Amino acid sequence: MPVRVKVCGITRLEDAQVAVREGAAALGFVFYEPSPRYIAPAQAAKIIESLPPFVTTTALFVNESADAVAVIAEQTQVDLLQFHGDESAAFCGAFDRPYIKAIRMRPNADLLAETEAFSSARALLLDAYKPGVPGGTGEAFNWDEIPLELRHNIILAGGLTPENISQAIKQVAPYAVDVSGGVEASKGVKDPNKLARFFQEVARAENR
Ligand SMILES: O=C(O)c1ccccc1N[C@@H]1O[C@H](COP(=O)(O)O)[C@@H](O)[C@H]1O
Repeated sequence: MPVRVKVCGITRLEDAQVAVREGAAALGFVFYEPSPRYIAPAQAAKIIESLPPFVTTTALFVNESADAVAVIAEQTQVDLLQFHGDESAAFCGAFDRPYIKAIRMRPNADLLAETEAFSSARALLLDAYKPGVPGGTGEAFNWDEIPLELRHNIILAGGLTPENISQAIKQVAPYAVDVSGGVEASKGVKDPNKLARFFQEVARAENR
C-alpha cells in the first residue's frame, strides 16, 4: 500500500494547492493560537471549500475546549480531528467526526497501552517529545522505539524532511507520514521546492 502524506500547518491557499498538486492525501490546519502556524477558522474554511474532492482535511487542536472544537469543526467542515495535547479518549470521541490522536514519544512511552486506550481513534500519530512544546518541534525521535506490530498502522510525524523521509519510510513502513516544518520556507509558509522534493523522495522510497 502506498504511504499517504499529510501536509500540516497550512495557512495559505497557494500552499494547499501546491501540496495537493504534489500528491498530498491530507492537509492539516492548526487551531492552536500560540503556534506560528495558527490559522483563523474562517480562513481555513475558505481554503477547504476550494479544494478538489478526495483530499482529507484535518483540524489540529491542543487541549482546546469541547465547545471550540465543535464550533470550529462545524465552521470549517473538516473531515477529521487531530488531538495533539493531553485529551482523553472520551473527549476525542465526543464529536461528530473521526479523530486521530497524537502521542508524543516520551522516554518509555507505552504505545501498546496507548493503542488500547485510543481504540476509537482512526490512527495514532507519533511525534517527537520535547518538554513544554506540544508539537511542531521539527525534531525526529528514534523510530526504532515503535513496536514492530504497530508500524503499519501509525502516522509517522516529527522532524520529517526531504532528507530523511526516504529512510523513515524504508525503516518504519508507516501507514502515513505527516510533515510540517520540514517543508517550510519560514514558519507557516510552505516552500514549493521542498514540497516537491519531499514527494519525490516518498516516491523514491517506494520505488515508484
Ligand atoms: O505545527 C505546530 O505549530 C504544532 C503546534 C502544536 C501541536 C502540533 C503542531 N504541529 C504538528 O506536529 C507534528 C510534527 O511537526 P514537524 O513536522 O516536526 O514540524 C505534525 O503533526 C504537525 O502538524
